[in-house]
Amino acid sequence: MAIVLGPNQYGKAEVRLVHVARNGPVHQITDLNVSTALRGDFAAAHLSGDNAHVLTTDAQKNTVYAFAREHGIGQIEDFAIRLGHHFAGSLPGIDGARIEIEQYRWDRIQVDGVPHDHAFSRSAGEKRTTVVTLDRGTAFVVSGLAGLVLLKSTGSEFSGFLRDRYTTLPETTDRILATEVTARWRYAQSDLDFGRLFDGVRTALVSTFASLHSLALQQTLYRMGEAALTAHADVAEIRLSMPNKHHFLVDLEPFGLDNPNTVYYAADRPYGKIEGTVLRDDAPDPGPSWLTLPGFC
Ligand SMILES: O=c1[nH]c(=O)c2[nH]c(=O)[nH]c2[nH]1
Repeated sequence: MAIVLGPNQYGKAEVRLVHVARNGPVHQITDLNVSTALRGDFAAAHLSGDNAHVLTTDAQKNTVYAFAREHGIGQIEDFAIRLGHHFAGSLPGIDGARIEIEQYRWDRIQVDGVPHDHAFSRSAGEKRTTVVTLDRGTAFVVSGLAGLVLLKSTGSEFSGFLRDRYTTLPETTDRILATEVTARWRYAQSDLDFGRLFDGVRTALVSTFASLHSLALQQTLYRMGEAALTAHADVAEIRLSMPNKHHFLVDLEPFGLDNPNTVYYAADRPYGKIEGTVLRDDAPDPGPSWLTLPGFC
């Protein structure tokens, strides 16, 4: 029996980077959380403390800031691909990299209906994400979003489900449907108009949630994924995690009141957790795209 070193990677996690593009008086702000991870031959560092092939995590952090200054940022996928190629291509002993970026949304403040040049308000919660994996010169791009909270006050029912001795849930033909979408989708290639595609996938998800008459959150999830893939040939696969944010009708009978789908209790837990993948049957090989990405089936 021998004990050996298994898969490993290392990098700087959660480098907070804010970039202000000052092209004249109207500024653009990009607010990111960047994590880097390098893969390669780091056996000596782990086995004997020989750091000759270790690019410090401090240097990785510095590179993120320097690249923002030297090249700007643009779309987060393009920034991640640039960083990944740099780490995985230019240094000995490093043959792979994974760059993970979260982008926080800022909206330009309107003053008396006029967009302000340099003042912004942060839109709560929602993040745009990307994970770019560089593997022997090829970039695998998985983009997504998190914290997208959606609700419809009708147009959702849930009935006809399996019943056993513990089933008490009443069937309903009219309920609130609410969820907080986490989505990750894999692009079929890495040379794309990522900003346009992000907007397009987000629109497909949101508009399908709104317009589909839902028979179950599972059906809504599938149809949202299907709409994203139908609209965008460059999206090979999408994985969705959608908690069912239950809204229960409050029993007002003790007070002599009816409740015609008007007064609800918004429960925060427990919640149903509906997760699924929608993909093309001829999707290209994902390679290491999903490696180390937790939280999806
Ligand atoms: O859309 C739903 N899917 C379920 O699987 C489920 N289970 C449950 O209790 N309510 C719901 N709603």
